Amino acid sequence: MGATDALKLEKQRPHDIVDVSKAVPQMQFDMRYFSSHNFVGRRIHGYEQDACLLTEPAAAALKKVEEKLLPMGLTLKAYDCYRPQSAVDDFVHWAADAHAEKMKAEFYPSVPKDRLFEEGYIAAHSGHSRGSTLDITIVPLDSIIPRVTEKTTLANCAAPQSARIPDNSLDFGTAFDCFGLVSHPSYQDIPPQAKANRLLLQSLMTDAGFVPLDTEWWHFTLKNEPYPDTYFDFPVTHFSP
Ligand SMILES: C[C@@H](N)C(=O)N[C@H](C)C(=O)O
Ligand SMILES: [Zn+2]
Repeated sequence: MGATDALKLEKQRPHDIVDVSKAVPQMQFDMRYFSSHNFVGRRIHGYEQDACLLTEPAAAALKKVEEKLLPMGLTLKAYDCYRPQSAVDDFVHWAADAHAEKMKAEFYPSVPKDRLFEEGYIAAHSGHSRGSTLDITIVPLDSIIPRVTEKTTLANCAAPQSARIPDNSLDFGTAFDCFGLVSHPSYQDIPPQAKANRLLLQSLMTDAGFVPLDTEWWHFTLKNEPYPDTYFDFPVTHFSP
């Protein structure tokens, strides 16, 4: 049985998908699956451009979060937004190849690759494909996203912030997509400032109507998502309304 069997799969982009860069102007975008700086180590299928696409109600909820962050000199940064089912299938195929471990030292240093799905760090049917889920952090307003190339030396994502690959994110105790217990929002053995940052992100996001995930501090799904049963498979591209 394939990963997409028994799903309500829709290949057309629905009318209420928006480009979040237009809906939430001061937000930043560091679209990791369009780049090679991710746990696979190359661009993921289905990401044709560096766009962050979400349903209109999810983008409107983010705008509410943004309105609270801007007066604090902070803004949101997305790492992933809508994720096509073909990208999820790419993750599934990557996971089946035990030798493809190029990025282990950075992204899953303490979890065996064959446990990543079972332990809840990657989903074969992801909320991201329903268009109202995103991976997000908080960054200082007007800060610059550091350039990371394939030549950058890998560093453990759970190391203290100064020893990780540079990111303009506030410290949340780990880098993005750091698969392991330390990324669980409830994990206590992280610096006090990182704990405070997790609380800030989670309270702003839940107040705006998002539901957190218990295995990843960066992952949130809009509670009243408009497509709770539909998994989309149109490519990620910028588009004009
Ligand atoms: C892969 C990671 N960024 C993520 O989003 N994980 C959840 C569990 C998902 O794949 O839906
Ligand atoms: Zn996610």
